[in-house]
Amino acid sequence: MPDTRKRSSIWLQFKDFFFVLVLSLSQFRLHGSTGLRSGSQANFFPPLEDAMLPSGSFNNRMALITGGGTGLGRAMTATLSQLGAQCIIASRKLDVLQRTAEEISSQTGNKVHAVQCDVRDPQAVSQCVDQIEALTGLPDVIINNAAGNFVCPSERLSPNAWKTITDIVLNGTAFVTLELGKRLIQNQKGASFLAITTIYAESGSGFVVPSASAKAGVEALYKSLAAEWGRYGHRFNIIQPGPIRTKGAFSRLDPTGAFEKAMIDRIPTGRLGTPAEIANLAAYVSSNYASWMSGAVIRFDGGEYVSLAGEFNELRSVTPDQWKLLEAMIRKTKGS
Ligand SMILES: CC/C=C\C/C=C\CC/C=C/C=C/C(=O)SCCNC(=O)CCNC(=O)[C@H](O)C(C)(C)COP(=O)(O)OP(=O)(O)OC[C@H]1O[C@@H](n2cnc3c(N)ncnc32)[C@H](O)[C@@H]1OP(=O)(O)O
Ligand SMILES: NC(=O)C1=CN([C@@H]2O[C@H](COP(=O)(O)OP(=O)(O)OC[C@H]3O[C@@H](n4cnc5c(N)ncnc54)[C@H](OP(=O)(O)O)[C@@H]3O)[C@@H](O)[C@H]2O)C=CC1
Repeated sequence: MPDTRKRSSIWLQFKDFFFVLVLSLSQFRLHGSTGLRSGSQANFFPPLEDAMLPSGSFNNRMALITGGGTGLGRAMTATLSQLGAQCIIASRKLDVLQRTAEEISSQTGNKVHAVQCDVRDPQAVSQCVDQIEALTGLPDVIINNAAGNFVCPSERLSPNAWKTITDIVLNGTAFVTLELGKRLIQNQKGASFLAITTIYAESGSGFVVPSASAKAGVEALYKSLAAEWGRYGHRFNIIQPGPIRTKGAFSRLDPTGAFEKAMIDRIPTGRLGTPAEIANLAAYVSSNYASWMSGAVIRFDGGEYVSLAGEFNELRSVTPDQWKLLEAMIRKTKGS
């Protein structure tokens, strides 16, 4: 390679490295290395971490949580297990599942089973349900939580990238739901189905287009089945979380941490959600206390969605003195 081209290629690599370094350092300075960053208004909205429902609420109940080995699925499993459920967690990485299952079982005293399953593969899903039937019988609670996602400009997406995300999120949820739904119907047993989507399933969002499309499909699936399968004793509900720090989500959606501050600044409650908070909500929706709830779409985002939606919400940054001036200007228009 000629010297000038070599030099410019080294400079380009250095520029990329420098970009990431500056983003990471600014993140470290703003948020500390691990801290949950909050605006001061977050003081009004402290998260509660303990289980909300009475203990024993899930005694003698079986719960399947897909993606239950990590992040939000793990938190939901811990809460259901603490409340008395026998849980089954299913995903691709058996070692991760087994570690989580042992940790939760040893804390709650209730058995957590780990079953390997790639939800993209309908045959694997069917075998997984065979295994579940043998271990615990058909579940009373099904939480479709497994997902795949990454930020990417749509013009950079390959067909396989599109297929991978939509297969995990939409087809995976459909395969699990249909396989269990059919077997439960055959056995005349009702169940609570819950899908975890997100707030942009409703609005759409650039840079996560396969995920947005698939999550919207999941919502259509669950609303449709809520109408069709009530007669078999099934309830279908949806939780749309806003941002909650997990390694899986944040490493793929904000790998440098550069966007977190802006995101928190636009959340009216001034902070991220916590895994324990969504676990309490999922437990309530899946419990018999919510037996009249079906077809519901519950937004759980600290107010982020409405904050993003209103065109005048940025006026929050106008100071009282500036308001005096603005008001005077507006009042002057009277009669014009
Ligand atoms: C400040 C903002 C921060 C946070 C915001 C928070 C909240 C807002 C709302 C959030 C919603 C969150 C929704 C979520 O779903 S988060 C869940 C995230 N968790 C996971 O994704 C876990 C599982 N993920 C994975 O296993 C992988 O990431 C993957 C890619 C989904 C699947 O792995 P698999 O091994 O099956 O696939 P690959 O063979 O690696 O890839 C398949 C295909 O995709 C292409 N690909 C992969 N990564 C990228 C990328 N980053 N950009 C572009 N393309 C990518 C890959 O190249 C393959 O395509 P081909 O090359 O074969 O064409
Ligand atoms: N954290 C957040 O801010 C938000 C999260 N959500 C949603 O919450 C849910 C949980 O996300 P979160 O906990 O943050 O992220 P994680 O990455 O921790 O969870 C995703 C889980 O899905 C599993 N999974 C991925 N692909 C497959 C597959 N093909 N078959 C079976 N399981 C699979 C993973 O396990 P494995 O790798 O072993 O397969 C993993 O346990 C997702 O539905 C996500 O869309 C929505 C809004 C915000």
